[in-house]
Amino acid sequence: MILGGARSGKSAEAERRLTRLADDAAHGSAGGSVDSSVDSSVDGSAGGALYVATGGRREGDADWADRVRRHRERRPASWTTVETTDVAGVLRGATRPVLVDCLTLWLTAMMDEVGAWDDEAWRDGGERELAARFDELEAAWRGVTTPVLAVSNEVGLGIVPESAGVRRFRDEQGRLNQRIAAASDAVVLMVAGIAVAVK
Ligand SMILES: Nc1nc2c(ncn2[C@@H]2O[C@H](COP(=O)(O)OP(=O)(O)OP(=O)(O)O)[C@@H](O)[C@H]2O)c(=O)[nH]1
Repeated sequence: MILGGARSGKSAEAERRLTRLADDAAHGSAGGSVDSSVDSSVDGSAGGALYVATGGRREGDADWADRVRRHRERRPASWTTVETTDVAGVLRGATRPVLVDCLTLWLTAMMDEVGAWDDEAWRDGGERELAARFDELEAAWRGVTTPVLAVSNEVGLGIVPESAGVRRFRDEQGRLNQRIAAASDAVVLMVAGIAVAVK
């Protein structure tokens, strides 16, 4: 798990690590089991890796399109990109090393889907539904047999947000980070482009 603030170098660090894992897997020395005879519909690139982008397309946002373009340009051609928020589904079907970029955008999408920004919708089942999605993600994370990396934001270090919905997002991000960190073999915190070992 790779944690950090905005532009701390999380994605680049994750990509470096994924490149090593994919190379190891291609040469048969990965930590996890990698069955090259299995070809899944979502990650069928032989010897490559799977990059899971959870942020969606954001039609009409030129700045976002530019960020995504720069990411795509720097990714090796052997990697397969999947744009989805069904991270648990991807992990359950994974047969190659995977990078999930990132859990913060995944959480944002889940909060949208369950109506977690709104106090009433939150009380009216949103909280329960979000907890179920966390359970599903954690189970898939713990059950995956290929090497997996996830990027997530350390969002709680600033001021207390004014609105209840954003405070909820901050708190849920903290909870999600704790759960995935507890379920991970290794955790690093990116500080100004430098990876600090946390676990
Ligand atoms: N939809 C989509 N999103 C992508 C793709 N490639 C990268 N992204 C997203 O771009 C986001 C990263 O944007 P950046 O602005 O570089 O990241 P940052 O978190 O501010 O900075 P760093 O800590 O340096 O990684 C990731 O969360 C990805 O989800 C892609 O092919 N499609």
